[in-house]
Amino acid sequence: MGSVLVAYASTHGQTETVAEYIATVLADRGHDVTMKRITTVPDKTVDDFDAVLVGSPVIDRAHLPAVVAFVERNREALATRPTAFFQLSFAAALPFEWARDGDRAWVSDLVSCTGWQPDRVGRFAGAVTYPEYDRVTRLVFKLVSLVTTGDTDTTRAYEYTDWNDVEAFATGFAAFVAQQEDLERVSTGTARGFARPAATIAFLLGLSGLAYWLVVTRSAGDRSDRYESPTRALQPDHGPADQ
Ligand SMILES: Cc1cc2nc3c(=O)[nH]c(=O)nc-3n(C[C@H](O)[C@H](O)[C@H](O)COP(=O)(O)O)c2cc1C
Repeated sequence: MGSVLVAYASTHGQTETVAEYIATVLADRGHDVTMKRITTVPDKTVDDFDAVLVGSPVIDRAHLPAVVAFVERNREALATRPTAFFQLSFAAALPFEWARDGDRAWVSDLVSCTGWQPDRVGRFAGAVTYPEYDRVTRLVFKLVSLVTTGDTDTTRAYEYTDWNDVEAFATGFAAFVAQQEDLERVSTGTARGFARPAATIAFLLGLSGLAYWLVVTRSAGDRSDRYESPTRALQPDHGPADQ
């Protein structure tokens, strides 16, 4: 199975928890998983992995700048291996079409601004962790929750993540990575399988060419040595004929 990098950013821990869950599912399916905060991933690291997952929360209607910068920096390497993106948002927890449209649009924005098209996308509901928020954020979420979820108790956190969704996303990507590896193994194996007979045929053709050259050109040379041309034979072998 392949090596998989899970690179994520998280402001209050829920994206990290989801990244950990995804990493566990991938590892359970035999992949060699490395989890890293996206800000700690050194340049060129993506080249060392067979597949990459990137995760970000939506904060103030956008993904975290470190995630966008990582994708832009590694666009080429990401384009040449199986990749997936997952995002967490409050919008994904809401049962409204406008919220779903907004949630989809954030992914589209990332794709259009970075040019990276992940093979798989997961959009998950995040969490509202009131006790960890500053006063303004707490108030904003309380007001928004008042007209949406109704979850306004600011002394506690609310988790909206559907773990079945996360599991389905992770198992889907695990299978996709395994499938891509099988395809690559078959194509390189096929190339190797063809290489030996092709080399043998080339060698035999080369030998045939050599044999042809030896037999045909040598015997033509022998003939010209051994037999005189008929016209030469008719000519008198002394003096010019018409003198
Ligand atoms: C300051 C702040 C701004 C947020 N802005 C948005 C937003 O614009 N849209 C949205 O759907 N969710 C928004 N959220 C909700 C987060 O996406 C959600 O809480 C997510 O679970 C955070 O993930 P994290 O714990 O990994 O940081 C915001 C949360 C915070 C704290």
